[in-house]
Amino acid sequence: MKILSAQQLAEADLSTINKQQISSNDLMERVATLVFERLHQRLNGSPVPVKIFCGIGNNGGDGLAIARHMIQHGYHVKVYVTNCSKKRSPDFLVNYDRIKDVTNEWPVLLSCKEDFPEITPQDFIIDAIFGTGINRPVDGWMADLIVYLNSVKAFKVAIDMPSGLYANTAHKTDDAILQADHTFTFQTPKLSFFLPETGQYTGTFEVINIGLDPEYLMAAAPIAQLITREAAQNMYQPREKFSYKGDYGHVLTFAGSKGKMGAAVLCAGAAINAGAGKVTAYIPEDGNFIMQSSLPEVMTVESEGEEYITDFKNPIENAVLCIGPGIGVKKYTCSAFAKAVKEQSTPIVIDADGIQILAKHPELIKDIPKDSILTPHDGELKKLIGEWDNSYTRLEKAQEFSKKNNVILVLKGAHTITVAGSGQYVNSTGNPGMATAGSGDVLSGIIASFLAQGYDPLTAAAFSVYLHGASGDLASQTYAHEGLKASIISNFIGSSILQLFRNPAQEQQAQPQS
Ligand SMILES: NC(=O)C1=CN([C@@H]2O[C@H](COP(=O)(O)OP(=O)(O)OC[C@H]3O[C@@H](n4cnc5c(N)ncnc54)[C@H](OP(=O)(O)O)[C@@H]3O)[C@@H](O)[C@H]2O)[C@@H](O)CC1
Ligand SMILES: [K+]
Repeated sequence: MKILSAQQLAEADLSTINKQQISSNDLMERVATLVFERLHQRLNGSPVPVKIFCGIGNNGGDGLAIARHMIQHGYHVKVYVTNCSKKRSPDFLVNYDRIKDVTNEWPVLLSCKEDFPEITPQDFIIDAIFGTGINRPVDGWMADLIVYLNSVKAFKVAIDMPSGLYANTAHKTDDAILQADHTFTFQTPKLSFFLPETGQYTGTFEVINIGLDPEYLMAAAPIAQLITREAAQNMYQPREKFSYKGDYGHVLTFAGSKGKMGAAVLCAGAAINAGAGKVTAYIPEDGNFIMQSSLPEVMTVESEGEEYITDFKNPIENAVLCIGPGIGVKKYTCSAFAKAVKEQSTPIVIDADGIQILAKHPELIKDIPKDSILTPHDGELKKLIGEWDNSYTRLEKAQEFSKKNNVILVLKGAHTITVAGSGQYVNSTGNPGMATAGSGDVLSGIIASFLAQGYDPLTAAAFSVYLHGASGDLASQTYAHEGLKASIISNFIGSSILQLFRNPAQEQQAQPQS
């Protein structure tokens, strides 16, 4: 699913009005009806006191139109308008006028702190103060209003965006932003919903298809893509009936050291679990027993070093190298790393200590095959691209690095973002339980596995990140976030592939019964 900028959404709005030959108010009415339907489904006519806070732009217009529908359906609605300027949008004014048709209670105008209404925890708040038209930090009494709304316990639903939040630009840390419990956002999610500084403000969110001009949407170059279940389904390559293990590639892991053989086991195990035809683990001599007794499916080749990998003699032609988990950064391991990377001519996966070595020896970067995939967490990323001020500069710097070095970066986080040149692919799966030791080793093994199975590098990266998160989500239904560990995530890879193609009824059956 495309993630568009605020500016693109405004253009899509205009294009829709022109092509569908409707007025902008017709579009607002469509939007308000769709939101109302969803609210009505959940509230089901409940006599909950609803307080709707409206700005004076089109977001406020949406709020007024939603208020009209709710009043018409018997809800107890009180409308407040933030009277901060005389510059009201035409569609705000139309809907400000139309509310007269359904109630004698004129909206209350708010102009200062003293005007703020009392709010009880039982109230249901709808935030329609600012949407995508916000263009500067909210200040003065309007900022106080947002802070006030954040301080009350009532449930808050944001219309299109939590007020005060920018769709795709950086904030200062003290900006006033509404903390919503749920957000109904229109047509596409906004990039800020997925970034660590701002992602929490939406609460849960759902995207409402408001029928914007499909031609515009099709042609628009997205600022990022959200990798949804549907996107992942399209990436999946089913297996041929008449195929054999040689058709599904060979992964060569270069991982592990004394005390960190677990990283190698997790990485190689995930490569097998994700479907690689064969996996060979290149390991320090002392790790052989651990690897062979942990993973009977995996072959091993020993380095000369007993505790660390100290040398590299390529044991397999045409394997996909997955290098770095648990190898340490000792001098002789760095030399073996340099040799291994240099000998590859097709894309490889570099993770963990492999990235640390690259950061320490940037001269090695030129030896990485084009379209290789690096999977840094933020600590490792900083060593590669330097510090950043905010998530947007982090992405810009990652794009520069990706373009300059012809590599794909998988920026691990709550919403892992795969960066390939100017392309940014935001993952939609995963949960905080996956912040656990070895989770990254599993991810690098999965990516190498799909590379070996013939997926192109960008698809292998984005698809693996999706499945890794989906495996964690499935596993957490049985183990809770706290009980998740890397080997469990790995064991759920197959289930996450099955779940990609389950229909909703089958999905319910697959849930653990309470
Ligand atoms: N996209 C779509 O397809 C559709 C979009 N729709 C809806 O339209 C919304 C976008 O509407 P919008 O453009 O009128 O902007 P909105 O968010 O209401 O705010 C603008 C007002 O706020 C003001 N203002 C800005 N910053 C401020 C600040 N810090 N502090 C104080 N004031 C500030 C600004 O004033 P100015 O900058 O001119 O002083 C202006 O008056 C969108 O989110 C969605 O809800 C649907 O109805 C139909 C389909
Ligand atoms: K809003």
